[in-house]
Amino acid sequence: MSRAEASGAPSDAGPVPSGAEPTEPPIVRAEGLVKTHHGEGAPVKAVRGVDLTVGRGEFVAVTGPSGAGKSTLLHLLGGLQKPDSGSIWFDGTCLDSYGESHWAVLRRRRIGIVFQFFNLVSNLTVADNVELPALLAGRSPKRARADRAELLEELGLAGKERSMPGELSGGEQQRVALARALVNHPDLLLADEPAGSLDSKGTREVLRLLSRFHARGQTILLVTHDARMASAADRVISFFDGRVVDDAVLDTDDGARRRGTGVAGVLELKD
Ligand SMILES: Nc1ncnc2c1ncn2[C@@H]1O[C@H](COP(=O)(O)OP(=O)(O)OP(=O)(O)O)[C@@H](O)[C@H]1O
Repeated sequence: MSRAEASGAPSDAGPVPSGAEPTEPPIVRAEGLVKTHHGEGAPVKAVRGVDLTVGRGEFVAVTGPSGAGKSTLLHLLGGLQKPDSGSIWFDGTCLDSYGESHWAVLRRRRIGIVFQFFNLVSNLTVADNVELPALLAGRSPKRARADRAELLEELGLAGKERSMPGELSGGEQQRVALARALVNHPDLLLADEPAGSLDSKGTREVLRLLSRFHARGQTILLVTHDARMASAADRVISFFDGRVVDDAVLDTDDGARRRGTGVAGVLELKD
């Protein structure tokens, strides 16, 4: 069964012409995304026409000043908010017609998300927080337990299975959140300021873990205003006033290669 079939969604990929190499679609493609928030005051145009492609295995950081619209963009890509206009494709499947329940199934099976404030279920143990998404995705209890045990061991949390989230440090809670996000081996990990409420030791730890999972092929989209975190990625998208203003692939030798998808020139970003 293909991944598209596994997600319960029809694939848009047409037949492969004979003689042509089948090419894998990007994990995410977005075109013309627009989102305005209607809160208490005047409407806020948070995302103002964004085109974006994230390839399989990429580690992309979206960076920019506070209020630039980074989190809104991540929420749109994870289906947590609906764009006013524009389209999103996930692994070649257009999600325009997806409602909340369809998005929930897609997230459960193929998209892991970590947030700044962990969002663990406070009255469940560490073990249950990590096993729950595996069970909801249809894993057997035995397999969910085994996957949970392996991840917690890997994330340095062996022995904490019976702890409640409130008994853990911020860094430990974020590692549990990472385990929960990764337990179903998602095609895409979305991380929204995952070190935003951690001290420098916790920040280093999260950075190290993201880099380790990326080295094994995990596709990651990280939202951060922290330049040090962004530099762990292999591509940095600068976001300003709801738009992509720069998109650079980081080279280890000579700094950055521009992809040419943003406006010319690099903006000095203030935070
Ligand atoms: N639910 C909402 N209702 C009203 N306005 C919102 C909402 N969410 C975000 N905004 C506004 O939209 C703009 C973009 O917010 P967003 O959180 O996406 O930016 P950001 O770049 O992630 O900022 P930060 O780094 O401070 O989190 C801001 O002006 C914010 O106040």
